[in-house]
Order: sequence, then structure tokens, then C-alpha cells
Amino acid sequence: MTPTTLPKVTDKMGNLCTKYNEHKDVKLLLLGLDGSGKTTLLYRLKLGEMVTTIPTFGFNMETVNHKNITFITYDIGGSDKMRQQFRHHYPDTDAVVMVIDGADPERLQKLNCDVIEPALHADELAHSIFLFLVNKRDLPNCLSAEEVAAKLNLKALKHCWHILETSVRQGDRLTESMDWLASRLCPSSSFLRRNPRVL
Ligand SMILES: Nc1nc2c(ncn2[C@@H]2O[C@H](COP(=O)(O)OP(=O)(O)OP(=O)(O)O)[C@@H](O)[C@H]2O)c(=O)[nH]1
Ligand SMILES: [Mg+2]
Repeated sequence: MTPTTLPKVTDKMGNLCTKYNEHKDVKLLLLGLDGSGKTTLLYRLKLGEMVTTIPTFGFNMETVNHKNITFITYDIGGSDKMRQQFRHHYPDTDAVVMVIDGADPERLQKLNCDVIEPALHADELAHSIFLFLVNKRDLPNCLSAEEVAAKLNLKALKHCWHILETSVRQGDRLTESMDWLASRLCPSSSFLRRNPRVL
């Protein structure tokens, strides 16, 4: 079924806004290192089930409907070569989900240097919201959200951000993740997007 889509308009500050309850489309990027669970997440959201994946070469794109929002969702392969392509997907992005393999703490530094820092410093993403998912919490050695937030010094971020522990395998906290994105992208929260420090 094709969703009813109304034209996007921007307010004086350049923020995306529509009247309350109107349907809107947003662009969502799933970023992260290879093997963190991006493709598993994409199809968990799209199909509501666990799929078997192979490493992504290039990208997958699917639309995911949640509340009154259609998320046009791009899942980009996170291997060394593919990461160079991330920046080509930045323009017009409303939200970024950073998928972190919480059970692989040794790669956190690499994730920060290769993926997180470039995204946070990109002009094209200056007004995007960021959701950090510490994935694979079903595994015993998974880091907590607090540990990851401290290691990445997220408190210093100027962007609107949030962090959650998830298990995409078990479908754990995915509704909460989408609810957070929807609440921050809905028209009534445009004030919060301009003032992330009040979150
Ligand atoms: N234990 C556990 N494994 C997971 C979870 N989410 C994903 N995986 C597994 O992690 C592996 C990699 O998942 P993918 O979704 O292919 O990872 P990706 O981020 O798309 O990787 P690239 O395409 O290479 O960038 C697969 O074997 C998944 O089944 C999770 O929450 N828990
Ligand atoms: Mg993939």
C-alpha cells in the first residue's frame, strides 16, 4: 500500500514540519561496522522476523512504517571499503541509527574513528538526530549503554541523541527505539531538535 504523503515544508529555522498527525517521510541511515547487525535490524523492522544475512556489499533500502512516519531506511555495508561510501548517503538524512556490536568492545575505538566521528562532524548531518544502539545484549559479555556512552563521551554531543541496549536477534527494545525516533521527528518536538541540551 502506498502511504499518503503530504508535501514537506520547513519553518523559519529550516526544520522539517507538518501539521500534527499528518503523514511524513523521513530518511534514516543505519551506520556501523561490519557485523554489528544493521541488515538484521533492517529486516527485523521491515518483516518483524529474524533473517539470515550475508555481509552487505553496497546498500539495502526499505521503507518502514511506524506511527505516522514512513522511514526510508538505508542500510549500508560496514566493511572497510564500504565505509568510504557512508558520506555519499549523508545528504537529506533526518536520523542516524548507529548500530554498535556491544559484544565486541575492542572495535569501539575503530567504530568511533571510522564511523561516529566523521558522521558527527559532517555538515550534512548537523541537524540529524542520532540513536546509538548497543546491540547483542543477549550475549553475556555485552557492554552496557552507560559504558558505551562514557567511552564515546556522548554527553559532549551537540546533536539530539539517545542510547539504548538492544538485541535485534530477540527483537528486544526495537519498538522503544522507533518510538524515540518518531517522538523526536514529530512536529511537536521541533523545539527539542533545535535545543538538544534540554533532553
Ligand atoms: N547474538 C546476536 N547476534 C546478532 C544480533 N544482531 C545481529 N546478530 C548477528 O550478527 C551477524 C551480523 O549481522 P548483520 O546484520 O549481517 O551485520 P551488518 O551490520 O549488516 O554487517 P555488514 O553488512 O557486513 O556491514 C549475523 O550473524 C547476525 O545474526 C543480536 O542482537 N544478537
Ligand atoms: Mg549488512
